Order: sequence, then structure tokens, then C-alpha cells
Amino acid sequence: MKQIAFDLGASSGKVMLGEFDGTYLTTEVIHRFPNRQICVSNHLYWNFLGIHQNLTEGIRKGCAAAGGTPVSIGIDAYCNDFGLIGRNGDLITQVRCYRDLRMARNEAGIYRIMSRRELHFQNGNQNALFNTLIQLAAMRLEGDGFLLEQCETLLHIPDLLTYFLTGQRHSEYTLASVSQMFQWETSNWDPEILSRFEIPAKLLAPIIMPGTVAGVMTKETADEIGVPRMKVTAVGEHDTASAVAALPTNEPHAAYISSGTWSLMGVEIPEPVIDERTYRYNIAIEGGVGGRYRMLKNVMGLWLIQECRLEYRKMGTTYEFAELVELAGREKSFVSLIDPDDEAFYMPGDMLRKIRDYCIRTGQPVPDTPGRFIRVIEESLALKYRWVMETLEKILGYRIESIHILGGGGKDTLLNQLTANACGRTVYVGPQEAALTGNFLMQLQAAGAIGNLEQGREIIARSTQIAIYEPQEQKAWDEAYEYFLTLLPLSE
Ligand SMILES: C[C@H](O)[C@H](O)[C@@H](O)C(=O)CO
Repeated sequence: MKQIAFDLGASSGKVMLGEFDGTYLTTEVIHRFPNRQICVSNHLYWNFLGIHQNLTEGIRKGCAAAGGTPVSIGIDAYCNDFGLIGRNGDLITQVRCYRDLRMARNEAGIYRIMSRRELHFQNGNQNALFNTLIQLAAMRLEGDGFLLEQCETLLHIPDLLTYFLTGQRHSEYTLASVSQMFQWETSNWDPEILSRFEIPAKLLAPIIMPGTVAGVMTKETADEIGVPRMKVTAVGEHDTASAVAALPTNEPHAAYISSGTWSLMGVEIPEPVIDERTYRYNIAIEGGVGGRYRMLKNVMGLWLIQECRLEYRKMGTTYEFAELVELAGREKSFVSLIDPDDEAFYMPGDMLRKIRDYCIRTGQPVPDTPGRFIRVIEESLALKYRWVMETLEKILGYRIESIHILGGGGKDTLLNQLTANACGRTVYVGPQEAALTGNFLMQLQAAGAIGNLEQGREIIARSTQIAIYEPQEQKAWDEAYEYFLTLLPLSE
């Protein structure tokens, strides 16, 4: 049984062909392309049409490589960003990037409508300016609310791509669950939030669960692409949900780090936990596949390195990611540390200066070579993971036994080892194409090839090479952690 999976990250997209023979899942990347937010007159956008073109290109290549019609295709991407469909079925708005400044410009006004606290207790989502709700509120406050009245449907990126393939308008559950407009009790849109923020309920599409069929490619689209018509399956369309689905274990006390542009560190829980501590530490409760919930914290992640790389490229030197990691590996430990989630690091641009300024502000030596900058970032990320792990342990009341690094960030072998050292836990790395792998699992479930997530995870454990890192140098890391804690804001 062959399937196509499409995964869009904030720095790249990929299409994979997967084949399940009843025991093993084998996968092959058949198309990849770069992705990045585009700044025009101080607004940040995604090149949605380019993304769509790469999807169709990937489907064409996938069908050719499959040597027949694949059973289905599944689409996942980062969350929150959306397009609005007008009365004629067209895409009316550009797809903005979640880092766009319009939310920061309107922050005070937005949280006057409903406070951060009230919002968190309403559905447990993290308070973040990138949430769909906050983007919509900013649109209204900047005078674009008429679009919400006039347009027919809001669709998140994977749902938007599915719509252009099938003509069907749905809101996939895992994406809806992180929009800050979802209600757990009814598994539907939250009428209280919609009314307070004046979001017309008709704008939001019916919710569809992962592992079900979202539609069939229209004849026109199939002809346009030049492929046979095939099913589009709703997978865990939030890439993090798909990545977590691909955990190669059924161990209940394992933590995961979905590692890419962001590092999403968390655990799976059987029921949402929303309390003073999840509010205080801004821990998110998000919907997962297989009836699970994802309790996690966003850590700034490899974005910091991606942005440094870009700075070096602008200055005339192109470093491969692995090259930077190798340079960092040769540097001395714990010269300077940063809080990776300091708000200074959120927006694109000028990352080297921002790190330099942070070190000056906190009285630490200023890094002056690529290796030193990356060392600072990697050690700081590893220490932030420890803070997240300990915070989750306190809230959940159990010890996290192991950490699984999922996604492309697992290629960073230095960070894998530093994570084991900082957290004092065995770190398991893989699958590196976790979102795509989890995407395949939900397609297999929809096709009836697997019965449940546990079974799917056993298949992944059999089919994937998992690298193992054991903790080292515990005493030095404990000391560094003591200092690191002094850098965190008081609420942490
Ligand atoms: C804003 C981020 O995209 C989001 O929190 C994260 O969950 C994600 O989707 C990572 O790709």
C-alpha cells in the first residue's frame, strides 16, 4: 500500500512516498523545497501559491515514483496561519506569517477583550501572539474586520491546500485545537470566545478528525496536475501532532521534543490539565491523534541557528547547518548562556547582534566566532529543555523517564548529546522525518491497514533506526543549570 505525505515547515517543505507491507513502513523523500516568511513593507507573508505549486509538483513526482495510483495523500504544516475564502471560492487574503507584527501592535487591545488568564482557563491553549484567534483580533482592531463578515470560510494552511485539491472545506481537529477558539467539552468551536471577539461562526468550517477521509481530488485538479484522482486523508494536520504520533514507543512517561524551527517539548496525557501552573508557565494543551492530548511548551528552537546562518550568508559566508554544529562542538562549554525564549529573539533578522546584546545586558562574555555563537545557543536550548522537563514533572507528579527527539532537529548530534547531559535522561533520536511518518500512520488508519495508534507506533519502532544518547558530565551541567535559572524571567 503506497501513500503520499506532504509536510510544510517554516524553513522547508517535503513530499514523501511511503509503502507499508503489513510489517514495515518504508519511506522515500521525492520532493523538497525551501520555505521562509517574506517581508513586504514590514508585513510578513508566506508564499502560499509557491507552496501549492510544490504540493502539486510533489504529487506528480509521487505518482510517477509509485508506479500506480497511491491510496491517498495527507497534508500537515505548522499551525495557526490561514487564508480566507470569498464568496466565489477564491483565496481572498494573502496568508500572513504568525510572526507578523500586527498582533504585537494590538496586544493591549486584544487582551482587553479577554485577559490572558481567562483565555487560558477557557481552553488551555498557550498565550501566544501567533494564535489564530489573536491574528483575527488584530485584523479587527486594524480595521480589516469587514473581511471576517464578507468572507465565507477561514482555512488553516493544510485545510486550504486540501480545499484546493478536493473542493471540500473542513477544519482538521488538531489544527482547530490550537487556534485558541476550540472548546474541549463539545469538540467544536467555542461560542463564548467567538462572540467576545466578534468572529462570525459561519467563518469556521466543520471539524474533521484525523484518520478520516477529507475528500477526493476533483477531476479538474487531477487533470491540471496530470495524475489520477486520489483520496485526501485528514491526518494530524498540525505538524507537531503528526510528529508526536510518530513516537517510536508506547511508554507513557516518555517526553518528546518535536525539533525543527520550534522545539515543542511535552508529553502525551489522557485528559486536558488546565490549572494555575499551566497558566503561569504558559504550558499548552493541544489535541493529539488517537484521542490523546499534547501537553507541551514552545521553545524557540533551531530558529536561533537558522537566523544566525542567514546573517553569516548575508555577510558572505555560507555555512551548512552541520558545519556550524561541528564548529560549536569544538568550543569550550558554558562561556555564556541565553534564555532562548527571550522576546528579543522572536522576530526575524539581526540574530547575532541580538545574542551579543543579550550577553552584554546579562554581563557575560560576548561570543565572537560562529562556533561560539552556536555553542551558546545549543547549551541554552538544552538547559531550557531541562527547565521544561522539570516543570512538566512538577505539574504531572511523575518522573519523565526518557526523552524522544522527533524531526529534522535530530540531525544535530551535538544538541542531542547536550540534551541528554542537561536533562540527565537517556535521549532517543528518531524518526527524523517524524511529521511525515505520523502523517502516514493516520493515512494507514484511514485505509484500515492499522487499528490504532499503539499498533502504528510499534510499526515505527520496527521500521526506524533510533540513535541513543546517554547523559554525561552531570555535575558541570547541574552547576550551569543553577546559573541558567537566574536568567529566566521571575514567573519561570
Ligand atoms: C507557531 C508554531 O508554528 C507552533 O507553535 C508550532 O506548534 C508549530 O506548528 C511548529 O511547526
